[in-house]
Amino acid sequence: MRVDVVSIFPEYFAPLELSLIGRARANGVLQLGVHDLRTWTHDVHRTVDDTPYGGGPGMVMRPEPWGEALDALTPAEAPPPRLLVPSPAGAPFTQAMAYELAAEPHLLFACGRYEGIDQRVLEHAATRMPVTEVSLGDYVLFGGEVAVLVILEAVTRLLPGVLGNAGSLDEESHAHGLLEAPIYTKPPSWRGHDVPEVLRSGDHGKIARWRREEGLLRTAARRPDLLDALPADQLDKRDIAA
Ligand SMILES: COC(=O)COc1cccc(COC(=O)c2cn[nH]c2)c1
Repeated sequence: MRVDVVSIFPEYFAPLELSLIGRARANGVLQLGVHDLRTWTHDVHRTVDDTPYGGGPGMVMRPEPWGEALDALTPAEAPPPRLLVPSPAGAPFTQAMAYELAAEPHLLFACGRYEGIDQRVLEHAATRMPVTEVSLGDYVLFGGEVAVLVILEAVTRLLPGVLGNAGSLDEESHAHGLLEAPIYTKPPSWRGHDVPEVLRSGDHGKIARWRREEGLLRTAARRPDLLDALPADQLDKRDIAA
């Protein structure tokens, strides 16, 4: 997968050299390009923002540098990238979207700053490529950079060969639309707290049932909204003890 990121703070992406994402790049699973938006400014002050039409606080990111940046990063001969713009006004980012993005050959991230990017940039881009404004949650950040780090981590870990034990993908929270059960390791007793007997029983059927039950109970207690989103056949409400 190729990923390009455009930002006025490209140094935000230095951490991507580290940890698993670093390994994904090393083994070629991920090709990452980070670009400074000011590359596509031509004035001596390398201006990327201006005052908002209609008045109001703050500044807006000018369309011209973004237009040239997206042109430069959308190769004419290859299939167009998918443009992702982190935004408080975006569609919720979910594990389902992470899987969707992990299947894309080329992602192009635009990091907004100030009050945001001139809307015409997205309108024009949408004539050439799929454009998705994506929200990480109902709060406001200074810019899209941190959101891109989160999205890239959620997506990269789904790519083949990035996670050591691929099995760990299908039991984690949100893998089946539920929260995962509590997990334990040695010692069997710690500060008076014991590991649930069933997990040490060796009865794998019983353990799987216990984990599903615990996952359902946790989901009902902490995220009832996820229960409502489950396909009916996946959940018999009677599964959850009253
Ligand atoms: C068209 O889209 C834009 O112009 C985006 O512009 C901005 C402006 C300020 C901050 C951000 C970063 O995203 C968030 O704050 C965010 C994402 N998820 N939850 C909060 C983006």
